[in-house]
Amino acid sequence: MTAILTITDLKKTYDDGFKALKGVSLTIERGEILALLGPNGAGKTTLISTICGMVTPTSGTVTVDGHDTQADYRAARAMIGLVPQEIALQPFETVINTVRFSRGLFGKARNDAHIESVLRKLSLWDKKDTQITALSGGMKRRVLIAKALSHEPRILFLDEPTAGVDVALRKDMWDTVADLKADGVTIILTTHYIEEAEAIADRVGVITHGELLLVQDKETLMAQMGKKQIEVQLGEAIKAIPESLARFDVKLGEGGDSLVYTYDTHGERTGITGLLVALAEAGLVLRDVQTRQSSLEDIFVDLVDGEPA
Ligand SMILES: Nc1ncnc2c1ncn2[C@@H]1O[C@H](COP(=O)(O)OP(=O)(O)OP(=O)(O)O)[C@@H](O)[C@H]1O
Repeated sequence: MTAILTITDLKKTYDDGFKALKGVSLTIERGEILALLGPNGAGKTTLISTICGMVTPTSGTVTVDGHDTQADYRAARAMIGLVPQEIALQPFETVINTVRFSRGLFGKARNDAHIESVLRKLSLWDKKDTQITALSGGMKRRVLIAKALSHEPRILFLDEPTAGVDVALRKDMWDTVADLKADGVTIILTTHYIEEAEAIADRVGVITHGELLLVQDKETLMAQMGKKQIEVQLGEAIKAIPESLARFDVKLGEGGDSLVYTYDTHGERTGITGLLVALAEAGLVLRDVQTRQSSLEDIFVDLVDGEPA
């Protein structure tokens, strides 16, 4: 794979002195799906807007397929489709005219075959003559995607594509994204839904306070998620963990009446059986046993909480 987007030490300080991006560097490969996760105000929209040329960076560079977004703005922008967070469409315009008009804005010649193929792919073809105002919220979001694809971009930015969308439509949207990827479109999406990143991303980036904390292959993150904990409630509180349990990664819970054992679900052996035997041999009485999975959400919250403001 080769890089389609290269971001180098991108910084943005707004006029009021707020540092929204503090030096972001990132390379995105052709045809991949990258999910950017981050809390409100982390800088996701600023990053996307800077790449798309709507916000001027304070310093740093962005190149799209070799075109610098500042020196060679038009060529760079033509490669990009942007699906914004807010639904802003002309209510009384028809679907097909909305999408056609968008293509025209990029100075591209009319191409009805392309518009038809985009509308069909997004299951909007039978709604092509419907006015925007008569569409459901989910359909309007599809029109936003169709608009963004109207000028045949190679990179598509989706800024919170499924915010406020119901579960069925969200899955539908994920299928649409998978289809676009199959067509060779590179996709960068921001999301607050961690399960969305899990479902569709190849890589996950975590951004907070204007800094990219990590960018990692999703499978690797999933492996980190594989950590589980088992919590054993004891019949009676103990003061210290018995010597015979020293070989297990167990910690005594607050109050001394529980033990927490962390294990790796991807490991060949979890060690649970051995632990339970050792507990019985140590004469400990178990009142209850619970398991907990540390999710990508836990990892994300830990990462974000650990950051100084
Ligand atoms: N024009 C502006 N002037 C000053 N500060 C701004 C401006 N635009 C955004 N900000 C600030 O920059 C920070 C990053 O905002 P941004 O919209 O990029 O975050 P985000 O990660 O997209 O958040 P959300 O998840 O809420 O959409 C916020 O603290 C915001 O208040």
